[in-house]
Amino acid sequence: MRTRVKVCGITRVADGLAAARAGVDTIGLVFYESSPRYVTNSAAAEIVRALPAFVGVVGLFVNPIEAQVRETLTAVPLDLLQFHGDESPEFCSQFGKRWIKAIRVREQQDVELAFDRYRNACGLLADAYDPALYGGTGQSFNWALLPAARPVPLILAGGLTSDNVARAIAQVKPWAVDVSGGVESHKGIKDVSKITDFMNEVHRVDQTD
Ligand SMILES: O=C(O)c1ccccc1NCC(=O)[C@H](O)[C@H](O)COP(=O)(O)O
Repeated sequence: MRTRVKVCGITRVADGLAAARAGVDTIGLVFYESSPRYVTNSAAAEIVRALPAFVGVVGLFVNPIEAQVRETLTAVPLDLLQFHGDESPEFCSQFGKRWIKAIRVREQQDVELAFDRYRNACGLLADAYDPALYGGTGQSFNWALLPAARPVPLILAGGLTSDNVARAIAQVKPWAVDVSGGVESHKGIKDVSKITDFMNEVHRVDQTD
């Protein structure tokens, strides 16, 4: 099976285009002001305008108020919403958009409970737990905590790089992988050669399946 790839935390038109040319399936835009990868609605709209057809756009929020999500949806043509905080399933479902829910994994039960609680999501993104940060930590976690039974497609995130993504896919067999810091030269600035190396590794391991 082909593993889908999301590159999150795009902040510049050039990086969005580079990700598209490298064959990334979808980019992520971070609408969380505390993030070094935060983009305003107008910067995000410019990035999306420059993207070619068939590259998806995910808008990432952390504990937003409803009005923030609605304003962004009016300004930026997003394909999918990603909730990366403590949002309830009811909150995530109210926008008439497909959505994914991120969880920070400490133990296997975290994932099992989330699969049940967020069963209406179109993907569950498993990320590393950090007590101080909601995401984009560059840290990985113990992939053995991820159960084999997955009622919702699993997106693996957290500290992925071209050095470990093949091993991660071979072990976890996720629907998709999500990377941010592992394809950056500086926070918020993507590195084209790191994106290419990452994609090559994903393709390489997918061919061995
Ligand atoms: O990217 C951020 O700064 C961020 C801040 C707060 C919540 C989520 C954030 N990013 C979420 C992502 O989708 C990242 O791709 C994911 O956490 C993996 O990041 P990394 O470990 O750097 O690959």
